[in-house]
Amino acid sequence: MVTDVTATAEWQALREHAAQLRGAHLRELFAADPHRGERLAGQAADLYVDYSKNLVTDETVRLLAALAGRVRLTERIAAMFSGAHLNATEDRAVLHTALRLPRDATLVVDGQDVVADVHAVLDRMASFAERVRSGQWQGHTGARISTVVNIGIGGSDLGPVMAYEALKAYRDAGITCRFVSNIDPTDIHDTIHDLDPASTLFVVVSKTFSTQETLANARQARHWLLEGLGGDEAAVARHFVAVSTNRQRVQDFGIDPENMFGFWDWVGGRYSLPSAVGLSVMLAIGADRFGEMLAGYHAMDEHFRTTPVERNVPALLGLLNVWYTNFLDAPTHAVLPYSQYLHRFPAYLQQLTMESNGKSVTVDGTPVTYRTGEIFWGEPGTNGQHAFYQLMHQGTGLIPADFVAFSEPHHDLGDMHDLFMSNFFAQTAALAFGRTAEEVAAEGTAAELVPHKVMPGNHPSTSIVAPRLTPATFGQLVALYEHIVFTEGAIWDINPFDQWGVELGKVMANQFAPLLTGTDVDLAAVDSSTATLIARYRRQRGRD
Ligand SMILES: O=P(O)(O)OC[C@H]1O[C@H](O)[C@H](O)[C@@H](O)[C@@H]1O
Repeated sequence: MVTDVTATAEWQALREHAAQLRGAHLRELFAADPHRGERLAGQAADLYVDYSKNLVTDETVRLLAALAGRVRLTERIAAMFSGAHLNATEDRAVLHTALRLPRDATLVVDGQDVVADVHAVLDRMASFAERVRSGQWQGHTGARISTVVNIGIGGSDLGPVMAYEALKAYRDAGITCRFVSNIDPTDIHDTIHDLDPASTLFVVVSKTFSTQETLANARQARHWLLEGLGGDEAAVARHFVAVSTNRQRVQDFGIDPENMFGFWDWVGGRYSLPSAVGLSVMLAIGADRFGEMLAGYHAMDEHFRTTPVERNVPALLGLLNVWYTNFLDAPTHAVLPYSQYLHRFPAYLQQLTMESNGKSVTVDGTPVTYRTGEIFWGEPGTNGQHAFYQLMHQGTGLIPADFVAFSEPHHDLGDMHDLFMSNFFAQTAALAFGRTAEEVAAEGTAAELVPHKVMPGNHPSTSIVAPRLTPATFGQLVALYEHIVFTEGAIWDINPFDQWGVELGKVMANQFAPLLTGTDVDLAAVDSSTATLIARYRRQRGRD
């Protein structure tokens, strides 16, 4: 293993190559190579990925692939799929890919038949979902369940809500899902106040079952349910199920372990959507569609596991992200789904990418000497075009962007989808090629306005296009990004599977809570800024 990737000849070669490429413009790169747009593209399962509008040449790709070879990316991929304990700081395997293995696959890890375990839970989920969807599972008063409220946060919320929204067109049993995550009491209040407890099912999702937000929301939900149904504790069993790795804590909370769906410590929270964490999605779309989603994930997993780096789409996109982060100093990365159904995808990706790769020490604890992680952000097109694209087109920063779209609409209303897609094609072309001063002037633009209307171009983007947003292509898309994140983490030699950085804030919130509510509190031990803020808060709450 190399200790510092920046000390390798491969890294050095990329640095020199970046210096050579700095003056190049996408306009020239395309003009010099009529087949660039066909050649710098790849197919992974049903996703067509055009990376030709990136600031790269064939040489860049070759050098990036060499860097991947140097850090033994292929071997690392194999290690992940085989169940090696890549999450070293928690001594855990990293096996979210096992969640979507077909029933007839074999994988034994640490003496345990992982495939059998996964499918046993999937079968229980399917049978439960079928009972709820058919109305066989009844609430305490005998009413049919019509609303599912998913209570979770982080990976126990962002995946399910994003997938539910993405696959809304596949809802087929009249079940509506709502999602509560924030400990801000307005969230649970506004989410449930107009619901009928008799027909509401709560799915409490927490890997650890110790997350403050989720337990506080679940307690409120329980209180609301019992109040609404006359106080009979027996109602809880008909209206609460849990998804967790921690059976004991679920039981301690008062949920019958019979109503618990498990998963395993080798599934990271932000990778957990295809586990029982996706139960609310399965309740909405059914087990068959959920299975198609898992098959989609698996198709991308197989592509990632078996394709040489030069044609391996997630690996290439991960390497491109490293190229922009470390060699071209791009500060952020936009993700722009041209699909209203994917409106929560950027939020989901923020956890996936930033919680995974926001690390500043290598796997063995050595401080890194290079930038890691990327700041991911975005909004669906075309909305973003009328908001922040200005900065992408004419601002001073370099912002690589992923454009995601689907050829077939779910609702083909007049010419709207063609108009929508023409925006998708127009934006990547405008970003890449822009408009020169000569072109602007030739349109009769007043001389003093010309500099304002020049579009510099040379703004890179990747186009990711699937035939249609289905459970299968959706699964492929999510897995694509999981593996992009893995590739980046491998190059940076960091552990994308722990998240120690979120712990301190949690500990301190618990320490501060009594200072907000107690009497005669002593703020002397607290820093002067926080002490002043807390004192003001206490006064405004009438506590002092
Ligand atoms: O599923 P839970 O155990 O409740 O955790 C929910 C979330 O909170 C934690 O603080 C982590 O940062 C996330 O990775 C996790 O997804």
